[in-house]
Amino acid sequence: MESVASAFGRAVAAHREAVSHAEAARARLRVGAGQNGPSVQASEDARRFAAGMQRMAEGLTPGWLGCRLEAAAAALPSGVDAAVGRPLAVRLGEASPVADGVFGVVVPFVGAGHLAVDSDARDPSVARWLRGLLLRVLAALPDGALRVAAVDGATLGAVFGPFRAMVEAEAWRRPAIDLPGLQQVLAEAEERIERVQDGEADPSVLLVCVAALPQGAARAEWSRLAAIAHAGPAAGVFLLLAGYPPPQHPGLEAAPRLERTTHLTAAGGGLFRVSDPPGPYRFSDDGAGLAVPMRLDGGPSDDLIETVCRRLAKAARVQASTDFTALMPVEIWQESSVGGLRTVVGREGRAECVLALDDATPHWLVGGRTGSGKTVFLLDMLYGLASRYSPDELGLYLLDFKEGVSFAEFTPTAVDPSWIPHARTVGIESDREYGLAVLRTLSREMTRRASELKRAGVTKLADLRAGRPDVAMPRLVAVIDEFHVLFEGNDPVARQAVALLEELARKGRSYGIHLVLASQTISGVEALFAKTESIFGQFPLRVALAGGGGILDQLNDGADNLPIGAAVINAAAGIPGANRVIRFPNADAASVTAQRHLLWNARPPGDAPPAVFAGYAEQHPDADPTFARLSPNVRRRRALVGRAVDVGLPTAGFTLDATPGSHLAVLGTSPVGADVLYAAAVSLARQHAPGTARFLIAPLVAAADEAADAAVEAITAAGHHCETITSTQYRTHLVDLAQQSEPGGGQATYLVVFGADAASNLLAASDPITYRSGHEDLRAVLANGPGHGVHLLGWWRTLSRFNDDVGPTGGGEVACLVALNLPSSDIGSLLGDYASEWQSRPNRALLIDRNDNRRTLIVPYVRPGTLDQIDDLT
Ligand SMILES: Nc1ncnc2c1ncn2[C@@H]1O[C@H](COP(=O)(O)OP(=O)(O)OP(=O)(O)O)[C@@H](O)[C@H]1O
Repeated sequence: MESVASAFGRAVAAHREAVSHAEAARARLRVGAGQNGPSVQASEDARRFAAGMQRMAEGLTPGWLGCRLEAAAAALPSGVDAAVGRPLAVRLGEASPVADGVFGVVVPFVGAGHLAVDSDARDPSVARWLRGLLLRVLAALPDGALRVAAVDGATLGAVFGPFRAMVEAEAWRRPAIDLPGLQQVLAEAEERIERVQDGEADPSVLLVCVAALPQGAARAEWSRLAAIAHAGPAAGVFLLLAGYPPPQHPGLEAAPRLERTTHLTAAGGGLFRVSDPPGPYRFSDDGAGLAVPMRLDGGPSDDLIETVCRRLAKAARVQASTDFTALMPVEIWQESSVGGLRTVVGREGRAECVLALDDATPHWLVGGRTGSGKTVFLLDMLYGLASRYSPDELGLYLLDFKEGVSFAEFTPTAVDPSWIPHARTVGIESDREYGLAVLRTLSREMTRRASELKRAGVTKLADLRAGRPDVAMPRLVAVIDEFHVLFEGNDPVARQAVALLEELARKGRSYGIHLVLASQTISGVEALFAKTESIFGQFPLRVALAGGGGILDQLNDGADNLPIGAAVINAAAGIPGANRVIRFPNADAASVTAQRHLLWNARPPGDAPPAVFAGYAEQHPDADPTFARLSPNVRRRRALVGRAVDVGLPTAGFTLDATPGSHLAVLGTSPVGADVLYAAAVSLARQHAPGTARFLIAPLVAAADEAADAAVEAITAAGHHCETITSTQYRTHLVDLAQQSEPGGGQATYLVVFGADAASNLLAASDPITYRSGHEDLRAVLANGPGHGVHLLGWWRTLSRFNDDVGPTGGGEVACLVALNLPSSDIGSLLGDYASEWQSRPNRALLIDRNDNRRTLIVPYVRPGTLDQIDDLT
């Protein structure tokens, strides 16, 4: 098939021939003035040539490119009259060299060059014509191939009103109506040109369509247009400008003439002169352009435009929609992370949007109000990464502070045993302390990597990995959802979190450690911007979802009015003009599960599931492997009380040996106290050979009856002597134990008092014969007991009763404390630190070990179901 260019060449040649014939005819007319013959002959020639030109014009402009823009045109197929990357010729209007002789004026446009008309769209005939031209090109190119960046500086976007379906389908951006809007459009065009110049392929066409330049557009914008006119065609960027060049004011500089552009210049009477078009074929030798002036085509009705746009918008929606599976690679684990991590997160128009965690964008900040699709975006990106890179190339640390189960997708559950093999730790509804523990783990890993690099004599991870393939050093990505929670309050946790994050953000990139911080609370993030600006300087890549504009520059309103499933990507720390709008797919449960199974089935042999911390979960002693493994074969016995809020949930407890103070007090009204005591007693029983320990169990309050009975049963089953005693017997045993001066026949004795506060008054009373109070005996047992193998394990519901019982030393004789729901003032007095901001909360306790000055946040052990029975744990 003949190319548009050579067909156009033939048309131009015909035009030139027509011009020379017309000139010859005019000359003959002048010579033979008054004679009829030559005049008739000349008109006849002109009509013939006009008819010939018309035939050629029609041949050049198939379908939408040259049709009459009437209602019947709606039946024409779209997307078949032109191809991307090849020049198209389009009909602009018609010229009439003689009466009755009319031909369509056709010039090369998209694919070859640009078009500019000097009247702007405030002239209704120009507005109609512009819409017609836009419709021709839109309907001629393949569906979805044309992106229009529209500017209407005179009528607030009204010129493009009939095209609104394209905007609604997000195939086109909303028209820019002012100078910043124009500048943003120019920036978008320039950015695209740069990207293509850098080698990125972009199969679409960007048409910058200006209906009228906005007020204030001047030299700077003209120069940018001139540069785009020069470099645009090679990058698929074209201009359709109305109101260019703007009228020149006396004494002021004129706007430059644009290269590769057909200029239409108003010639009065609704006619326009047509300059020589871009490309090798010129209408004239002297640069005068088309010999006859042209009348602009009238333009389509709004109805026709709306009909076509509705159809194309529907197709655009389908094209732009992408599903979760489309983000995944065809084959898993094929990429190397030596130079960085890259994954497809969605689509930008028809093109895939690939984001990287590498030297240029080492850390990301993600913002979006609740329900904006943040979790979905993170799942898209994490599954994309985990599918491209094997666990040898990538490790994940996932941390979520909010209520919800975003990251449960990575962990085994009761109904689905699979996990993502890359996940090392997963925190769900995490405590800030757990977050801190994860950051510490990463920081330690960073230090380890730094020494590895030093040892190997290299400074970059990539160099180390190239030289030592045996050293496992996958890139690590820590994703922290609702990260602002970490910084809440002005306490040591917040301070340490800021310091650790700052260090990781600053040095992480050199060691292959990347952070992705997400937040929904923009006010929280804004506060942080002020407080810890230095951190965010390290996060050049911003992903703003609906309502997430707070992570962009204050002047950047690109994330306003984003629908769910769309995001602004800004790789320049949020500055205006650097936005890209993408769509990301929903992470539907079936596809996510299928992908997880795919990865899980490919896991390396022996791969362990991630260390999961679920903040809401009960911790049962029997579900703790450390508890389950307890045996008499130990050097020092530990009373186990719960799991530390730390990576891997290490078991928390106290060593009970001959050290003074080796007694345990559980404090607080929460019935969890009884369960902690149960666990402590049973754990000790299992560390004694059967029959070598004596347990005296005193259930003094009703709330502890079940736990006490369960303890008796478990201890008896472990083969020990176990006696249930009353408060009076408790008093009597204290007398005996206080007098004991030697280990009871090698037997350890544990006095386990559930609700010790209930016996406080009894102990306060003095014996009528010896005058000794129970408190005196208790304190003697506390002071001397550990040396004889006697330990007290007690649950006091109030601190005041505990203090009454153990005496004025403030409980100095009891070194091991578990504080449950004590008021802050009580915690302050226990810690001797009233500035401490620790607040009691459900399902948490503070372990205080006065012997080794240790304080640990723990999830206290409970027996299954205990928490369900407690309405108010605080
Ligand atoms: N790309 C998308 N296409 C269609 N629906 C989506 C898309 N992204 C998210 N959704 C839907 O929007 C809802 C909210 O998504 P998501 O849970 O990710 O929001 P979120 O920002 O994490 O909210 P929250 O912070 O409250 O958990 C979900 O029902 C989800 O299925």
